[in-house]
Amino acid sequence: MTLDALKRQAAARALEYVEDGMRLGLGTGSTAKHFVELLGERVRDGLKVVGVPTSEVTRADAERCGIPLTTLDDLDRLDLTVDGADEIDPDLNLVKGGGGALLREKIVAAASDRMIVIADETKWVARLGRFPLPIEVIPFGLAATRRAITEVFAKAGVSGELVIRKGPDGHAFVTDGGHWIFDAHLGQIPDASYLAGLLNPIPGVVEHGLFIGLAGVAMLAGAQGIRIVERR
Ligand SMILES: O=C[C@H](O)[C@H](O)[C@H](O)COP(=O)(O)O
Repeated sequence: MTLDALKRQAAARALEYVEDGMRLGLGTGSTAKHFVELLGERVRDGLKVVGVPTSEVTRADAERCGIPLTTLDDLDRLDLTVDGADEIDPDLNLVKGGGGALLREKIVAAASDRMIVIADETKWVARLGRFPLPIEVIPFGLAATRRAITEVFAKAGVSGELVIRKGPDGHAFVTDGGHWIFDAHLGQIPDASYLAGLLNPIPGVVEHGLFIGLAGVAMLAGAQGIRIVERR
């Protein structure tokens, strides 16, 4: 079975948790896109839900699929967010942002009563950090922000190259919020929670891709079927 087929299976399993009347956070990426498409089929069959997209790409996909959309300005809380991840560890801490949507994804996940992360098994890791950690930054004062990030890396016992992400045109990739992204090639992150806490207060850092304590359940699709992991 292809990775894409596994992603669709994980998305289909998450759909079983969706109930009529729910307010849903709609994730971003190739796995979350399957969820949006499958949800769209249910909506066309009469399911009543409303969604908050985590990116402009997902907004366009959801509109195309006929899913009614709203914003966090019009809703206090969401019942459930379903999103993909770049890495998932046994505590269900995540690395996200490979697609550049980490800021809106984290805002939406934090506003949700529950987050289900959907993925193929290749995203499961014993320890986060193999996937380069996305750090969304303000372009102003970039060198100062880079120095501050490097300092907290040393404090957290990690190191690695910080590379400004480029778009297909060769220029800096610009997020939906108008920011840039450093991809931090760390290899491994011994204490992701500690590193997240050190990155948060850096003035030029808008957000980072460490999602600590946000996911409650992971649905991991592999050759043997779907493994469901609940946060300990
Ligand atoms: O910014 C992108 C998101 O965090 C994605 O959820 C993440 O990169 C996983 O994407 P995919 O399902 O395409 O592997």
